[in-house]
Amino acid sequence: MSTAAGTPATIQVDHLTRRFGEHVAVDDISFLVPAGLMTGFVGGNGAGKTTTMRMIMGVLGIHAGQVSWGDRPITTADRRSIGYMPEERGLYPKQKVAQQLVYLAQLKGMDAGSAKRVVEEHLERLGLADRAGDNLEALSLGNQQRVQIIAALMIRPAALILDEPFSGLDPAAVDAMADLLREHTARGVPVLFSSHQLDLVDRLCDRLIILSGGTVRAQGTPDELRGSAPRRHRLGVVGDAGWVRGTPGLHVLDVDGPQAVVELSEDDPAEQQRTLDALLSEGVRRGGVTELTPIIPPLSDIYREATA
Ligand SMILES: Nc1ncnc2c1ncn2[C@@H]1O[C@H](COP(=O)(O)OP(=O)(O)OP(=O)(O)O)[C@@H](O)[C@H]1O
Repeated sequence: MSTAAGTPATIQVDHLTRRFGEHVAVDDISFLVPAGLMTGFVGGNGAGKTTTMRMIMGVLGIHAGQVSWGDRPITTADRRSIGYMPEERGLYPKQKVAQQLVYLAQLKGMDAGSAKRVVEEHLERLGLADRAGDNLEALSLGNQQRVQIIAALMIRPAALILDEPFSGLDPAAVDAMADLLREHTARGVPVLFSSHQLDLVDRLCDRLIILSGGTVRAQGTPDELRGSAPRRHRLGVVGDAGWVRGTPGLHVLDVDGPQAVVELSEDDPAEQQRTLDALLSEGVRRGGVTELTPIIPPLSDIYREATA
């Protein structure tokens, strides 16, 4: 049986391509946005994130490749069931906050009573209950952003595609938003959100897609991406650590008195372990080892290396 419209399902992007004139903005990219997981979409300015999201949503034509919903090509009905926060936003500045949200919810098929209830609930959750009667333009930019988020989330979406949803939000709003998103993933909804805030992506997402120049440079869970990064260790010894420079199987990145930062140059885990054992015994032989700790790279390092 094929996946029903309006039921959360994995979104699959296969060999998607988009050109603008001669410029290939998105170049044969493939990835999954799995049901029930938060997927972070990162990449520098012009990497192709917005263009990809627009193609998923069908607001921009696809030049090659396809988007699937579960086990079949995505349809207009599927797209209608997705909560989408576009880069260009799109609410009305001169209309009252609650009024336009209720109107939008009704456009998406909710009856007036339910629309009013979900809007009130979401305004409360995002700390905007007292702004319900204000025109959107009277709110600060961060609060306008919260309203845009509500517009995407309030319709009990079957998926969420969010272009920079966290930009401009204060830490309390980020937390409220993250909690809301987790409630959606808990009922199986796939979430794809783009962001330039790597610390936030690291904290929130289950999976990550790194885009550069219109191509996918890396994808996986943050731990998988860290696992494929070079394995570095901090070494502390008694005396000067300069002797590590001659150790086979190691790149020495830094030596500062009794401290050194080293990178294992072999790929084979058994070889790596042998190198670490040799390093340890040589350190002990020379007077003692005070530290040999793996360095867990921050996501910003993984990102830099993937997009270099
Ligand atoms: N309508 C358009 N006409 C021409 N070129 C476009 C159009 N939309 C996007 N592009 C180009 O496609 C490339 C990808 O842009 P896109 O907006 O998808 O990047 P992005 O990753 O979302 O960047 P940012 O982080 O700055 O929002 C860029 O080189 C951009 O100039």
